[in-house]
Amino acid sequence: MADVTVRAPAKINLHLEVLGLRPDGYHELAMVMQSIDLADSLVLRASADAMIRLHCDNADLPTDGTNLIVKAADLLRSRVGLPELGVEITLHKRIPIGAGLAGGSSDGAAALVGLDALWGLGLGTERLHGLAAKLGSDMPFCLQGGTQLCFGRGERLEPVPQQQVAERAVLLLKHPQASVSTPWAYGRCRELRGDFYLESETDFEQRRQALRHGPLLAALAAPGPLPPLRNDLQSVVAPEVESVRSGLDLLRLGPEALAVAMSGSGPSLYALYPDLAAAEAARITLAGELDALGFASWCCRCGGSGVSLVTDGSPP
Ligand SMILES: C[C@](O)(CO)[C@H](O)COP(=O)(O)OP(=O)(O)OC[C@H]1O[C@@H](n2ccc(N)nc2=O)[C@H](O)[C@@H]1O
Ligand SMILES: Nc1ncnc2c1ncn2[C@@H]1O[C@H](COP(=O)(O)OP(=O)(O)OP(=O)(O)O)[C@@H](O)[C@H]1O
Repeated sequence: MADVTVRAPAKINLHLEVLGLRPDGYHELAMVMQSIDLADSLVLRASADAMIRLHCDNADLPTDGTNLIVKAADLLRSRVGLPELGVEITLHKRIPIGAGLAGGSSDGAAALVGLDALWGLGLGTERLHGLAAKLGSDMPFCLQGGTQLCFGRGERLEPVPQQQVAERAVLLLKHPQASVSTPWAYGRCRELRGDFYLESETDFEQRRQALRHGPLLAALAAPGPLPPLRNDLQSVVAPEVESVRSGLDLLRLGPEALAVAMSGSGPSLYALYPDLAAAEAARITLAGELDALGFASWCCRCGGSGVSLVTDGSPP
């Protein structure tokens, strides 16, 4: 079997609304998520020794059973009842770790898709969706990608057709020393909200309808500015993480952006621009301040897809 190469794109959250607390301890969410073309890549090679081996070019990332790639491979192998299946995976890491960009989730989704192909399991995306949801709330989105409304824990997806999403690009910032625990961010949100949570499914559905038919999706369909973006975790994280505050201020005061927000539970921040050239021009304008504040930065297109097999022989 020839090697299988898979791309694992990152995501940003265009809307992140915490609706309430679920009986399972997770939060009921209403989100809009968008793939971007900053991506990790995985090269998978079948092995005959029933081992799952992972190598990564970023030494900061564990390659043991805590890695979502290894977790995905283990879960898939046990689900199909073939413990003798083995694989050697090489991960080329480009997405900053623990940044709010679902890099780990996307790698896990890429492992599911790549192993389904490598091991010839023929499960397909629907069956893989259920496995992804077990591995993490963001992982189902990472499988599908594009622009999606995400409800439930984040695993209930409603695609926004690509023709209803105008071209845009992002200038993405992350401070190398900053990190945010996602469980902490949700727990802190709960503390600050007190009992101001919606409780009934009727209330949840009313908020979902408001997002489906609200100003954000209407604005996404056409070029131009967006309404102020909502991320309920941003108001929790910003007071506690200086680089989130300084990054948001810098992006707001810099060249006019279509919108500025934190992604996911942070600490990455982004500004949306009409296209890649505008994002790159903004990065050049802000280069002095970005260096002075120690930010790493990326310019990426808002992409149209999630995890994808690389079949054109392009380098991983
Ligand atoms: C912040 C986001 O990235 C926004 O896209 C996601 O909500 C988090 O997605 P994720 O990292 O895949 O989250 P998981 O790995 O499933 O959960 C990590 C932790 O985040 C909290 N969590 C996550 C999702 C959710 N709907 N409610 C939660 O309270 C829980 O404490 C959970 O133990
Ligand atoms: N392949 C992987 N790549 C990156 N992180 C991984 C991976 N496997 C496991 N992890 C662990 O998962 C944690 C969260 O990873 P991930 O990159 O998905 O979070 P994130 O970027 O904060 O995204 P989000 O907040 O949207 O979940 C990391 O801090 C890391 O410890």
